[in-house]
Amino acid sequence: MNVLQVKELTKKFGDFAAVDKLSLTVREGEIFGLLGSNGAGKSTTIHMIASLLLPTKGEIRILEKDISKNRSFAKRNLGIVPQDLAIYEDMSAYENVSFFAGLYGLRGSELRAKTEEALEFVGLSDKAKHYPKTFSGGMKRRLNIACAIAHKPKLIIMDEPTVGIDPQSRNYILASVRKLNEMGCTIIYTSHYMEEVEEICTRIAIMDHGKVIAEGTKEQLKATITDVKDIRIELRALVQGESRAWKAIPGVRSVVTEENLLRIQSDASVDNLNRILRLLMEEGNEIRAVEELEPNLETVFLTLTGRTLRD
Ligand SMILES: Nc1ncnc2c1ncn2[C@@H]1O[C@H](COP(=O)(O)OP(=O)(O)OP(=O)(O)O)[C@@H](O)[C@H]1O
Repeated sequence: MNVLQVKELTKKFGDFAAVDKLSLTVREGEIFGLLGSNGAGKSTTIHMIASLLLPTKGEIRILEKDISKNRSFAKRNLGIVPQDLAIYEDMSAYENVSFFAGLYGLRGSELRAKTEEALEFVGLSDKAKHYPKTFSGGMKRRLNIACAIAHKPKLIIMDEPTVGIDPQSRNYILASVRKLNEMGCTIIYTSHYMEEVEEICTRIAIMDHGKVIAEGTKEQLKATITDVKDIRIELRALVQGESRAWKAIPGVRSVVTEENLLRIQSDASVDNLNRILRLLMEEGNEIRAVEELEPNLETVFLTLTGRTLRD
């Protein structure tokens, strides 16, 4: 069964299309990754799925039902973990979860039981009476998750849930995503950290400028770039050379610089490493290390867009 279907979805702010004829299908049981750089349109897409923003055009179906005609059905079956924390500092952890679960329609003993279950799930049972202002960033993120899952939605959308938290909390959150999935939830996970998406997602859509530019399992996505090699060169310090000089080297498709690192995308069939290194030295660079990288999702993104995910 399709848990989510998005058809030709568009959102315009004035003349600017933040989401541009985007189509997606997420099937039951998937951990679906939505990967894209800042500003790609991930949050705008999620806000439309959550009925917080009205699409300019297009259709969204949750569990096969059009959300514009079945609002309460969509709300019951959807849990959103927003990028910006949606918790109240002046309510205890328990009161926060109970408040949000109440908004989804839970009442009485069911509300109490599911609030406790959600706090237990994110490992905050012993902090139920504590106020979020005493929590670390990671604990707040976990509370944010508890608020979104207490009503046991079929589809959970997490919008960059690991931004700005310590590695331990990050691992806890990733483990929770897997556990929720094992418990039968379908998950959409947005991120601009490709390592996370590679680690947990069963299928991935790469977004850029409001569109899906590639979609598939990580193996399928990587298989699309067998004709490209991705070279990483570490310099002592980058001496900015003449950009036209790169264009004269056969096979070079794009060059991205990040502080003292260069990432060069080149046709795999062209033997040009010597020319690349010679050019760098002629420009006065001191080369520290050269490495040909195994293709990963970052390579796929770089090949398709000529930019890194952090640009
Ligand atoms: N209310 C708005 N009015 C005008 N432009 C907007 C509005 N909301 C978003 N945008 C623009 O739409 C584009 C997509 O933004 P969006 O927040 O969806 O990206 P994102 O992929 O979620 O990025 P991030 O990872 O930074 O959240 C951006 O260029 C943003 O500036």
